[in-house]
Amino acid sequence: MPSVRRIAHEFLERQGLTTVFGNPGSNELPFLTGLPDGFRYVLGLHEGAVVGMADGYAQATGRPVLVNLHAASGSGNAMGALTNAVASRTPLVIVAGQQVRPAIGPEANLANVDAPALMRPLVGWAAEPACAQDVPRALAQAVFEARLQRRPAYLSVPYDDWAADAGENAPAVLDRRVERAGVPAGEQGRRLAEAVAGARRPALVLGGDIDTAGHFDDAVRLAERLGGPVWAAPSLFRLPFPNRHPLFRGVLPAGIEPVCRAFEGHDLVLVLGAPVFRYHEHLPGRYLPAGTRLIQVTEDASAAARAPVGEALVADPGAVIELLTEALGVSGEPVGDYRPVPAPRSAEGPRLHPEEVFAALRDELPADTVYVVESTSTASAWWRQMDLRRPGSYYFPAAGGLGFGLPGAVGVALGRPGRPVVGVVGDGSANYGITALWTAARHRLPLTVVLLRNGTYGALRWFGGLLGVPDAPGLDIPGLDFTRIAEGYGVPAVHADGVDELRAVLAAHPDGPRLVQVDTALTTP
Ligand SMILES: Cc1ncc(Cn2c(C)c(CCOP(=O)(O)OP(=O)(O)O)sc2=O)c(N)n1
Ligand SMILES: [Ca+2]
Repeated sequence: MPSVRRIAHEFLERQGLTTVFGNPGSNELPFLTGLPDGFRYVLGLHEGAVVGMADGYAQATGRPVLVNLHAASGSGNAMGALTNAVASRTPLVIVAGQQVRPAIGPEANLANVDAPALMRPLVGWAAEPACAQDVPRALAQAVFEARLQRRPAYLSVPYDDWAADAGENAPAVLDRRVERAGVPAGEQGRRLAEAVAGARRPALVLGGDIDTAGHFDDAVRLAERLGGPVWAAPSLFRLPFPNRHPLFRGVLPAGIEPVCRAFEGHDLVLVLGAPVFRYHEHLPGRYLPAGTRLIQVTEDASAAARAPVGEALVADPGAVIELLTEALGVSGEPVGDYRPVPAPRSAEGPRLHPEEVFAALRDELPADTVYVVESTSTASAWWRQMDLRRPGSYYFPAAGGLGFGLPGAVGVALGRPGRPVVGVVGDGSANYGITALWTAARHRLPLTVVLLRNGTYGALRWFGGLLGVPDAPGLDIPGLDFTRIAEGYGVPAVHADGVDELRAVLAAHPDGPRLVQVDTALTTP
């Protein structure tokens, strides 16, 4: 009979999970041996970088991705990066090594005590099979759970299971297919179309799921038929709509009261592919203005269940966009021109204003560039200067957990080799995933990293003011030189003094990874 390992490898191959992001320990080696041709192992030097890269790759390819981590210490290191993957609903399949079965109870070294419980708050499904013969089925369940829930799944496997005989039923798992249909049928669809068609002043709120699921252009068609304003949902991790489109009103502020204010005068707010809402700073108030009806459409049943206000339909937002676009017919009104970009603000003294940096990116890089951004005090500068008109153009850590930026950019560059990829990272954030630079060098990825050095945790300075605690300690990070750090990981780097030098560096096409550091002035988010 075939071994558990052989069935597991074959199942993963049939499901297309042949790129493995990992950092191995002894527990993992019996799974990793004998990987069939066609499998690719991408080594990260820290589990935070491993999960960040896998998250970027999975979002870029739109497929579940296999992650292999080392027992408790490796799984624990991955938790921070997992908060982002959970929030961006990324289907990661995490297989972690466990001590051999007889050694788990006595808690021998490298025993991952109660492994599923360690991860449960952060994954949609976690398990450790009760016997070796259940490993192939449990692995299949992990893949299907991740795909259906669009949430990481976690499987802990004792390392003596892999060589065990899989048993006569194990091959049955190889042919399994599990899918979800999400089109609202009959009455549900009719009721929704009626509500939207009957609205006097409808508004659209689009979540990152619209871009991850490939509905960016469909959303533009629907919006132009509705003719009302379009916002991106708060705490945005993917751009779902062209940010200079005449109907686009920007990213909703992440506070209850300002969101309510934005909806003033709209009798219907249709939220597609987002939770209601991922608020951040605590700005209390009414959730909705009087007379405003909110209808949320999401595949995420728990997001629908936990929303504090409005109606929700658990369905495929893409199918709903199609249904509504059909029902609304062709719009009469021309929507006007894309909004022009303003001249970038400049800063006092030698430092660049972030708007000057972003204007340089916009002007010097190809229009189809993909940006992976983790710079937390420059969001308003970013949206004021950028002109992103294509799907898959913008990634941001979905739960605000730092450490996604650099690894995510590496993962996206691996997953979308056809488009230029640029990481835009703050001098604080860069430290949480810095080891990904080594992987970028290893794979000679044509990745540009723009490092904004303002010598402080800028966003926290702003929050300190907002919370009335401007004197909190631990907010300054002077003296970091990422050109030397990058060189140490094998990535050529340069410090650009001034915007002309920055533009000249950006204008040169990269044939491998490069980092360009600029000193920037502190701005507010
Ligand atoms: C893993 C992790 N640790 C700490 C934080 C807290 N944090 C921190 C430390 C920020 C400062 C980031 O500094 P930066 O240099 O990357 O960007 P800005 O200077 O533009 O804010 S923003 C923020 O929420 C976090 N979000 N995630
Ligand atoms: Ca900073």
